[in-house]
Amino acid sequence: MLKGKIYQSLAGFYDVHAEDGKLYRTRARGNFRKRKITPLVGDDVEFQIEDGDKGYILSVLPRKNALVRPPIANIDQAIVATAATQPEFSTNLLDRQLIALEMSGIQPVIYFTKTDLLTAQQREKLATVVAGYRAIPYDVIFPEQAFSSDALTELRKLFSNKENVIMGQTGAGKSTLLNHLAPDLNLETGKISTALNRGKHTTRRVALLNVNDGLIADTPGFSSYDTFDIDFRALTNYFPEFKRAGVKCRFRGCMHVNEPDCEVKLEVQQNKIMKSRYENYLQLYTDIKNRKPNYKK
Ligand SMILES: Nc1nc2c(ncn2[C@@H]2O[C@H](COP(=O)(O)OP(=O)(O)OP(=O)(O)O)[C@@H](O)[C@H]2O)c(=O)[nH]1
Ligand SMILES: [Zn+2]
Repeated sequence: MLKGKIYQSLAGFYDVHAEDGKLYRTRARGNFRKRKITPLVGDDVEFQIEDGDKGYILSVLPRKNALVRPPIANIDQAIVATAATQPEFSTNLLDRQLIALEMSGIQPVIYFTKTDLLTAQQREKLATVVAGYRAIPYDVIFPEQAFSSDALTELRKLFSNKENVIMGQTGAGKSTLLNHLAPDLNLETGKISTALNRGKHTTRRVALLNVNDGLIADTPGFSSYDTFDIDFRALTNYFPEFKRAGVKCRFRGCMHVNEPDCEVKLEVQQNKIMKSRYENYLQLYTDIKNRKPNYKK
């Protein structure tokens, strides 16, 4: 039996980088399947060699965290590729991704793509939004010119010694961003990068790549969302700036909705907390609170 990490998943096969330095193509066969655990890219697994470089997975080792969209496990940091335009920038979409990451304990980095398509006026408007996210604080890369060497250097620095994932809406520019980092990828990924096969503008598989002493996963884009499987009272915990301000609310357990002397509401009025973040919070809070219970569970 060998241990290894799943680097790529496609059509029921899992490519595992094993401790012995070799790459194995495996299938899932262990009894974990009965427990409805699906192996994910990023999973550490135990597997049995069956025939040369083929094998089957016996067990999935405990996960640090896992995301549904994109499907990946044991990630430290997520680069949220966010189109500055085309498609239209939406704080709602971005905030939903940030909440999902906070829920999984994954560090977000916001990377704005397509900044070359902005007019000076649009750029100025977006710069205010960027400042708002930096104040939360989140790392935000907002390139002067799309894929400027400064922006790429900043991003590469953030990669190192971590397991990263590039996520974002379909067409946000995830693959394009990775292609700009490709000189490194070609040098360091070897057969894994040659095994990567992208459709035109559409990434089909999830795969981990070696970049600057770190790992990065390219993932398919999404165009819809899962609902958050949480109690509405927990939502505030996934807004770092609400958590910070919330200690000053009059009531412990303040939901920042109708309560008097709420520091979060005060800071929204004072423009210390972004209005859009608060509005997105209220919308999600109401959605989750009014959601019908899921009886299937
Ligand atoms: N002008 C401009 N176009 C860009 C930029 N980034 C991406 N694009 C274009 O946007 C389109 C979508 O880019 P992709 O990199 O395929 O997007 P993706 O996020 O990987 O998409 P999926 O694989 O479907 O999830 C392509 O036509 C790119 O050439 C950018 O910074 N500037
Ligand atoms: Zn409050």
